Amino acid sequence: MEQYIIKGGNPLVGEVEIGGAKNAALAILATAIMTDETVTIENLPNVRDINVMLNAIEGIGGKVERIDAHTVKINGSMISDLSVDYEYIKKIRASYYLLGALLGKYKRAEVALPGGCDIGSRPIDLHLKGFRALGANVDIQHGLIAAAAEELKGTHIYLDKVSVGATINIMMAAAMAEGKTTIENAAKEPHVVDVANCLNSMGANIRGAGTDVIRISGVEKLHKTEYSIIPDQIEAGTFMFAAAATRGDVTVKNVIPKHLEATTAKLLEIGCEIEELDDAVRVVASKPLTHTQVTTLPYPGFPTDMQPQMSAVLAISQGTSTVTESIFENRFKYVDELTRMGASIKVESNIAIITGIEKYTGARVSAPDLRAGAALVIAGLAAEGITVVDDIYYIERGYEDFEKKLAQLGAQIEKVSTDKEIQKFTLKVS
Ligand SMILES: CC(=O)N[C@H]1[C@@H](OP(=O)(O)OP(=O)(O)OC[C@H]2O[C@@H](n3ccc(=O)[nH]c3=O)[C@H](O)[C@@H]2O)O[C@H](CO)[C@@H](O)[C@@H]1O
Ligand SMILES: C=C(OP(=O)(O)O)C(=O)O
Repeated sequence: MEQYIIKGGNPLVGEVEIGGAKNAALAILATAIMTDETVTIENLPNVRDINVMLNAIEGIGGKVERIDAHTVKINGSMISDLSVDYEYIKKIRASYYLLGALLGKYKRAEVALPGGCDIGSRPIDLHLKGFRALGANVDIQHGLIAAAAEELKGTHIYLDKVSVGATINIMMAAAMAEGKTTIENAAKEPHVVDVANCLNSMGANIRGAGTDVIRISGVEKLHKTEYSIIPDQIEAGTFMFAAAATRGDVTVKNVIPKHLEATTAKLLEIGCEIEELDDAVRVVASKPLTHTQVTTLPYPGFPTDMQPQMSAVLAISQGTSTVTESIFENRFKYVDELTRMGASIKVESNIAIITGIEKYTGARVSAPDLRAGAALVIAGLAAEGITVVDDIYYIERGYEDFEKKLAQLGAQIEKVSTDKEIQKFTLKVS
């Protein structure tokens, strides 16, 4: 099992390149199989979830040609199997996009119920409600979701809750339905817009993505495209919070600053200076940081995927902060781990009440999920002494070369897998 070992205390300084958005890329890989022509996808992050998705596409007969670490060509003309096994997708959430893609193209799909981070109960009733409204019969049996339709017919769908996954999934199926579909109370996340843009470049007719009403006119066929994924706002925000926690000066490059506005606003509130450039954001944390209140909300609100990283910074900011998690019911599992590093955090229902301490002290901790793992690394970077973060495979689901990018900014961090390597690192940094 691999771990990160970190000697904290170095301010992060310099520039870091942000990769493509994992959560946009996962959906866009699924859209690529909706045509029989070859789709080229660029700026793909080279992370575990993406590789799981590519294997699942190969598993059903799609052709995947890896051009380089960040580019693939996908051809879905030879798809022979409309059933996606649990084996491929148990580790990822976005496997559910194969349901929308296959149902749209072939009017039939069977996909195992999705995995992903254990951050709450995560039902998919809204996805299924959408498919049913489009005319599909949907059944869950033996852990498989089976959806089939004679034909899909455009309709009016109101989502009872704002859901990124349901919005994208329904949009994909409706793109190849007969007639017009309207999705109301749609999610407005940048990756919803990215998937709509990709589908439109394949010949779909989708309007309004990025607002809460999406209108889709179904088309019979989609065609080839070359599409480049948008930058990952969550990876970018993670480095911005790491800069803040270590009192550093970091420029995150290759970002869309508008997508980072909620993060930027909170960093300004706690006392960081922010400089926005065309495709970069610089975070300078030269003054003592102070408390604030934050509530996670659908975009353009503060992202739930950034909540643990923000808490890691607030735990070493002066005063009492509150962090309210309004999207998932179990996204505070990192709190016990931060407590082991000295944090003073009390969780009451969906609110974390954080009393700022002066400093973390290094400890051995375990990543309970992807973003919580990133938060523990941030804490380790700011801590006095050595921190070992176990279970980093969660972190590798969504961060490419995390330790290398941090080391380039001056962090003392290594990926290790044996006690001997831990001892060697400890000797080197002491
Ligand atoms: C692979 C991917 O892109 N994952 C992201 C996606 O997850 P995911 O698509 O699972 O999250 P949703 O936006 O769907 O979930 C939002 C809320 O709606 C609820 N809900 C959702 C679907 C449904 O059918 N019924 C229902 O009740 C969920 O339990 C949650 O409370 O968006 C989340 C919210 O931005 C992010 O944290 C995840 O990183
Ligand atoms: C929670 C996340 O991913 P998933 O929905 O795939 O579990 C995430 O990206 O933070």
